[in-house]
Amino acid sequence: MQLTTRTMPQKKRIALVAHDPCKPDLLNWAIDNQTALEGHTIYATGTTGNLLLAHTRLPVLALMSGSIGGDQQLGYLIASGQIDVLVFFWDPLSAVPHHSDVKALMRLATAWNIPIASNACSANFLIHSSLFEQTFDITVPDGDAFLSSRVSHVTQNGVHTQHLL
Ligand SMILES: O=C(CO)COP(=O)(O)O
Repeated sequence: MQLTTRTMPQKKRIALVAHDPCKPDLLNWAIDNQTALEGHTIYATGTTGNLLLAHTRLPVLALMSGSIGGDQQLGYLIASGQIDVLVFFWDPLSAVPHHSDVKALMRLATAWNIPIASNACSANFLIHSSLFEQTFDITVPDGDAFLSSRVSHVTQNGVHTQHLL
């Protein structure tokens, strides 16, 4: 796949998400790191975001609840270069009915090469990294080149475009 570069801004757009058993951990982590988080823009899935609004001073942009679209809203924001960091405390010990959405969110965060933290320890390493407060270039898929190459590949491999008209 062809790649291009995206520059992460100094002021990061951070997505915070937690499954229900992990919400206390995420809330405690956000409270402990409120000062570090304050200079950045915080997005969250609905329940996580409203808990953060109630228990911290952070001006969180709360999306829909994760299981009814919030995970996918975050996936869209990641794929369109509008999220720089994903902090997702997912529960390794229980299944959720919206597993496919969780998987899609993790897949897009990986595909679009953004840093992901899945627990308090990795989140601490991430936000206390010297890279966190800088602008930073990341390699990302070149969406336009990817689309053009697919269109020409499919056309060359037997799609008779006149049948599509
Ligand atoms: O379900 C979630 C992540 O998969 C999180 O959603 P809520 O923050 O609405 O609980």
